[in-house]
Amino acid sequence: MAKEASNGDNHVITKPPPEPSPLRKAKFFQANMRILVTGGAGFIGSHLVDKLMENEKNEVIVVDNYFTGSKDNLKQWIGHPRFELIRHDVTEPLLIEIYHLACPASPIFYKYNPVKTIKTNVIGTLNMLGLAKRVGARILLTSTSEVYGDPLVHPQDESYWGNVNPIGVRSCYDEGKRVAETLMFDYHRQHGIEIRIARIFNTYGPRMNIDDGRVVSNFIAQAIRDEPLTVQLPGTQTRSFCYVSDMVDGLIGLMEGDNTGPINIGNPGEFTMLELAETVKETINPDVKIITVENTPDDPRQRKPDITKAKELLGWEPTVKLREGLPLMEEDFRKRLGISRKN
Ligand SMILES: NC(=O)c1ccc[n+]([C@@H]2O[C@H](COP(=O)([O-])OP(=O)(O)OC[C@H]3O[C@@H](n4cnc5c(N)ncnc54)[C@H](O)[C@@H]3O)[C@@H](O)[C@H]2O)c1
Ligand SMILES: O=C(O)[C@H]1O[C@H](OP(=O)(O)OP(=O)(O)OC[C@H]2O[C@@H](n3ccc(=O)[nH]c3=O)[C@H](O)[C@@H]2O)[C@H](O)[C@@H](O)[C@@H]1O
Repeated sequence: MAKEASNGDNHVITKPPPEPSPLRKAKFFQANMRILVTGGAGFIGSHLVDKLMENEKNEVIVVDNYFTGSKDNLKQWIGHPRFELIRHDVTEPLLIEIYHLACPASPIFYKYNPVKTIKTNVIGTLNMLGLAKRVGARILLTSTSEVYGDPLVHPQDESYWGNVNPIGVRSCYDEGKRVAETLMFDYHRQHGIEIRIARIFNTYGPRMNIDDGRVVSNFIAQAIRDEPLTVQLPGTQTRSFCYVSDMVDGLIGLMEGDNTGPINIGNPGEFTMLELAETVKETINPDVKIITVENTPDDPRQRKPDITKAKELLGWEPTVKLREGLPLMEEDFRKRLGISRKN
């Protein structure tokens, strides 16, 4: 049962959870053969590519430096979802770095198909580590502050082993990421794979799915649409929000440096969900209501990164404050929703 935070009126939130993107069922997401064709922009190579592309199970990656070949030979495939083109001279080693981000991140979506989520974390990471081993690539895993579960240590530093429910509704994600970290270190110790592990704390910014279900995107979309901001009970739980440009700088710094991690990447500015709602109300729509709604099981009660390691080892720290980041996200959401600011 949802209730009005300010005056105690009762509200029931009946809106169903959002559906995942229908594109996920598209054919090219099934187990296809990935085929690398070097010289694929040349005479024979481009005809080979045409033939390979006729088979819908094939995904083709062309590597070419266009010395005698041409992009024109491949123009019918550029932009095709089963086709990729890499400009590269094969006399140079094809050094590859893998940023392994693939995994639903919003609790609504990772709980939508928990078996798929844990498969994505475990089998997905295993497959990407297999690829890294075969091609000698460095691989970075985007792990999460959720490996600390409902933390008993505050703020969380990387030496904390966490307080995670192994059989709860969030376990597909947080235990999945913990296994992913284990796999990363096992491949590192056993096969010498160069690994990097970032433990990301709540990150927000433009391009988040509008109906993603995470708190910042929810509150901003609600404020723009004049809908009440849904603070999940008790509202005193805390999170620390990092703007996406800071996050990307941290991830690249980690990939390019010498430290395996795990390293916390996040903004230590900590807010209760009620404080976040008040801040969104103040910056985006002072007329909007704030209501409380039921929470979901195992919601962590507090979360704040200790970023000493990131500062010392990467020379990184966040620069964008919440009050600066929210309007940047608001602008993007208004554009996509087609709702301009009232004067
Ligand atoms: N944003 C955050 O606050 C946050 C915090 C901690 C960790 N992370 C991690 O960072 C990464 C990116 O998060 P995000 O916020 O951009 O989430 P997102 O959901 O916007 O992006 C995840 C992407 O992975 C793709 N994906 C999911 N399952 C896949 C699969 N089986 N195969 C291939 N692609 C798949 C999705 O389609 C999507 O494009 C995730 O690994 C997430 O766990 C994010
Ligand atoms: O940063 C992290 O490490 C993890 O954080 C998030 O998980 P969570 O913090 O639960 O994210 P939200 O769904 O945004 O919830 C944050 C808080 O806001 C509250 N909330 C959420 C949505 C809402 O409408 N209202 C609301 O009050 C939730 O109860 C929770 O306490 C991400 O979604 C995970 O992918 C990520 O790994």
